[in-house]
Amino acid sequence: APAHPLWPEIERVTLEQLQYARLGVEGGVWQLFAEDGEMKMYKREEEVDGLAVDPLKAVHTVKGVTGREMTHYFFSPDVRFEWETTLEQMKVLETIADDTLVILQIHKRVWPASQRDALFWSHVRRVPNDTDRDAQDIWIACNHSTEHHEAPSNEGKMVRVSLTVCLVCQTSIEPPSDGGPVTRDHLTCKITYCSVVNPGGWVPTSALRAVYKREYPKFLKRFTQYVKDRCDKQPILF
Ligand SMILES: O=S(=O)(CCO)c1ccc(-c2ccc(C3CCCC3)c([C@@H]3C[C@@H]3c3ccccn3)c2)cc1
Repeated sequence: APAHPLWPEIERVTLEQLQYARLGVEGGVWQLFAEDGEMKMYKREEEVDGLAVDPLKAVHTVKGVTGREMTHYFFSPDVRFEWETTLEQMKVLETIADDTLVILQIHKRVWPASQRDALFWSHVRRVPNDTDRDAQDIWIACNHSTEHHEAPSNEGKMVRVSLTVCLVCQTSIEPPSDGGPVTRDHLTCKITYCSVVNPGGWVPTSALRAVYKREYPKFLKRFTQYVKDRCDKQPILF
């Protein structure tokens, strides 16, 4: 493994997030708050120091793409402005490896909150599926807040959110019965998106929960449609 000071944390958090995502929405602790076709969004209402930090878990099934393609476009900074509508600025502060970056994002002001930024490492990896032989490998992308010497400390200016986010994708292939080639019509990608965002500074709880309710479904719907459009008519990346 690459010798970078962040690497042990990246390894630990990525694998923890994988397990957390694979727990699904069992246990009755998750409250369904949005549904759109195959997409189901759940939340838990939690407060930290009086701030709403509601963990979110979304499950979705997308036809015609692979988990590698889905996590690739989620990870890639080059295309982020094409699907992330709440982004104002983004800077890759460090390229730790071709699958691991440190990113500073400035988000648009979301009334009534003041403007925020987010500083996090971003990692994408294939997790070999050691259980089910004929299943495809799992892909995970994970974003987790970090410190970085190159990020402004924002004295008195921008509020910094802290976040842990993961996108876990499992592809399945229903091969054509006539033994023909596998095309995108035979692909199904099961997605679990998890996020915990601490706003980092006071936002009225009811207003913040309204923002969550509006922004998260819009974000996941727009992102997954973006990937479908990008992959359409392109060679399949398994
Ligand atoms: O999955 S990602 O890594 C994709 C890369 O961008 C990611 C997702 C979400 C955020 C995020 C950052 C700030 C805020 C709030 C907190 C107080 C005021 C702004 C929110 C609120 C929840 C709402 C929200 C949800 C989805 C998209 C944008 N807005 C979300 C950041 C990164």
